[in-house]
Parts: sequence; structure tokens; C-alpha cells
Amino acid sequence: MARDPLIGLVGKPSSGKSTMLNSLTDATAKTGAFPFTTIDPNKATGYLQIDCACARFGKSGQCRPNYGSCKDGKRFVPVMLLDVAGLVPGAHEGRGLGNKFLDDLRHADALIHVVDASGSTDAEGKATSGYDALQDVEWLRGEILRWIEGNLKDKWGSIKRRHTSTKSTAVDTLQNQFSGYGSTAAVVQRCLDRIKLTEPLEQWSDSTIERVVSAFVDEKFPTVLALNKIDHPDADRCIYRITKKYPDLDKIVLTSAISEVFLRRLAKQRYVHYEEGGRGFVTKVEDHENRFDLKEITDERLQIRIDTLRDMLFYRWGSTGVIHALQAAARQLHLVPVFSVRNIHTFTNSATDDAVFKDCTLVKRGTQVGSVVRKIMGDVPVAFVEGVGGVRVSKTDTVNEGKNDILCFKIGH
Ligand SMILES: Nc1nc2c(ncn2[C@@H]2O[C@H](COP(=O)(O)OP(=O)(O)OP(=O)(O)O)[C@@H](O)[C@H]2O)c(=O)[nH]1
Repeated sequence: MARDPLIGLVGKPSSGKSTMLNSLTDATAKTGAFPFTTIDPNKATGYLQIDCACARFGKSGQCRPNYGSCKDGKRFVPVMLLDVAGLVPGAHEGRGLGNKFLDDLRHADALIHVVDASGSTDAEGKATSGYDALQDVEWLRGEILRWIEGNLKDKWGSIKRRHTSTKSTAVDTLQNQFSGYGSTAAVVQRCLDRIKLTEPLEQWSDSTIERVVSAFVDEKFPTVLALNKIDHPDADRCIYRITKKYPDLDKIVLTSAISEVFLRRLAKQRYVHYEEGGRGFVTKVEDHENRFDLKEITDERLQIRIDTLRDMLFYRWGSTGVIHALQAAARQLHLVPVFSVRNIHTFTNSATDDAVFKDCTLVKRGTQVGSVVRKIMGDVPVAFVEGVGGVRVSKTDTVNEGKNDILCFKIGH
């Protein structure tokens, strides 16, 4: 993944994708536009919350990022989000916006599957009650599998013949087929390793192809389930059923996108003090020392809605969860922030500006420093790289959280 990460929001109609996109993109903290070359209508910039390097060095007061923002050591790093709309059962056969959906999807590096956990919409997004959302988790993955399987099986005869006549490796042959999904040879290798396949490709049966495709989907489209609408009274049942079937809690996040949007709006109108994704909020009644200069809530219906939000969401689930959904997707991609600075001792970029850690780039954990240099500096020649304390860092060293994550590139041959 040499380019910036792209996270796709998928889910059936009315599951809450647009609301989730709004809740992740309308960050009041946002400053400056993010330099993506083309912004499609279905793309938006979201903000991934990370621990900023400024806190490590007691320099939070001087942290003014070029893109995104930083508040008290919590940094909001821009990431691209893609709203992949139009998915219904049968999409791989062209139903709904079928092929358009799948075409959009191939650019995503990770997916957030927005599941309507309230049980109030059926598989097509139509209003109902008591719907079992566990089905959505299963059919959505099934659509992606059948789409890729279908494309592979249609051509399997000629793929096999070519494979034999060119004496290619299984990785090369598969990568030829999977490159259109944004795959790399390393991804294909990992997926074959994952299933420990020893049979030569020309002997693969249909079920072997299915296993390969399933491993490929896990590698190429790591997915987080955002069980949305947890503010709804019927959500408990669905949460129970899904978490029981999928116990990998790192891949499941409970969200209420609408509550996040609502609270941010109230915060803008100064009815509450709320920090995006926070574990609670303050109204004027609780703000005894008038720290936040809030407005009194006089509308009884608004007060009831706020009380309900506290009871149904914050007391029960702790937060609206949307920030965690993005963080969970970033974890699936093993993303680590790298701070590039011009002066490794002051962490600034210029002698006349005391702002620190202005630039932050997300890379995959374990990436070599040389690759980070190429990603950030492009063709600009870099003679050597320094880390904290001015210590030279080898281009073959790797990047990890807190290790080689603050770098200074010295230009020259
Ligand atoms: N109770 C509740 N309702 C929500 C939540 N998120 C979204 N909704 C509601 O669900 C409905 C559908 O939300 P959208 O965001 O338009 O859903 P979508 O998935 O983008 O739908 P399509 O555009 O049809 O694909 C709207 O009425 C939202 O207000 C939530 O967290 N809780």
C-alpha cells in the first residue's frame, strides 16, 4: 500500500453509512484541505485519532499540524473514506448498483461494514422489525467472495493452461488475476501461506479455489463490523448474537453514528461541551464553574432526548463508538504514524516557526525506513536519515510505534 490508506464504508441500504461518514468527517477540529489529487463525490476525509509525538516530548502547546489537528496530544490524522453504496444481496450478479459497488470496493484497503443492529431494516434496507442482522454480516462477505470467485472460475481453464505453459509460480499466476483488486505479490503469498496450500495450481479443485479466494478476501479486505444504531432499544439482541458468532472483539465496534452527529451539532450550538468521540458530555447544569460558557436547555423535548442519550448510550456503552470504528480499521491495516521533521532536535520545520511535528504520515508497521523515505520524499534524493537525538537510522531499519517514528531526511546524494 504505497499510497494513502483508503477505508471503505460498506453495508446494506439504510444501515447508516452516510450518517457514519458524516460523523467521521465533520470534525470541527479539521484545518486545511488534505492533498488528495482527485476527490470523488463518494470520498471524504475522515480523521483518525492517534497519540501524537508532541505529548511524548511535552510540546503539545507547540503542535500545529499541516493537515488535520492536534489537541492536548490527541492528533486527528486525515484518512480517506469511501462510501460504497448500493450493496444488496445478489450484487455480484448485478443487482442494486452491483458492479458499480464492487468496482468501487476494489480500491479500498480495509472495510468498515456498517450493520444496522436495531433489527428495524431487512436485507434490502426496507423497514421491518425483529430482523436478524447476523444475516447481513454473512451475505455481505458472501457477495465479495462470489464476485471474485466468479471472475476467477470463468477463466480458470485458460489461467491453468497459461500457468503450465509459462511455468509460472502460483503467486505470479494469481497475482496476474488479483492485481485488478489492488493486490500485490506479497498479499497473494501471505494468503497462500495462511491456508498452507501444497497442491500445484493445475490440480486445484473448485473448493481449493474457494479457500484461496476466502484467504485473499481476508488479506486484501480486512473488515471491521460497526454494529450501528446501538441507541435503539432492540440492539442488544443483535449485538449478543453477532458477538457470540464472531468473538474477535478487535473486529467489532458498537456505534451510534446518529448520536455522534447529534452531539457535534449540539456542541456547535453550545448546548453541550463534547469532544469528538468522547466518553461523555457536559450541559450547563453540570458546568458548575461555567468553564464552557454553555447555553441553557429550555426545550423540554431536547432535554428528554439528551437524557435518553445518556441512559441508552453513554451509561450502557461508554461512547458513540465512531472514532473507535476508524481506529479498529487502522489497526487491521497495522498503521503506524511517522512524523517527519526538518530539525530532529527541535522537531520543527523552520527556524522562524516554533510549530512542532507539522507532518504525519501513516505507514504499515514494519515498513523499512527507505520505503518511508520514498513515500514521503518521492524522487528527492535523500543522503541519510536521522532519528531522535540526531542518531543515524539505516534505510533498512523498520518503523514501529515509538521506534523510528520520528525521522529527519537529509537531502543530498
Ligand atoms: N437510531 C439510529 N438511527 C440511525 C443511526 N445511524 C443512522 N440512522 C438512521 O438510519 C437511516 C439510514 O441512515 P443513512 O445514513 O442514510 O443510511 P445509508 O446506509 O447511507 O443508506 P443508503 O444511502 O440507502 O445506502 C436514517 O434515518 C438515519 O437517521 C444510529 O446510530 N441510530
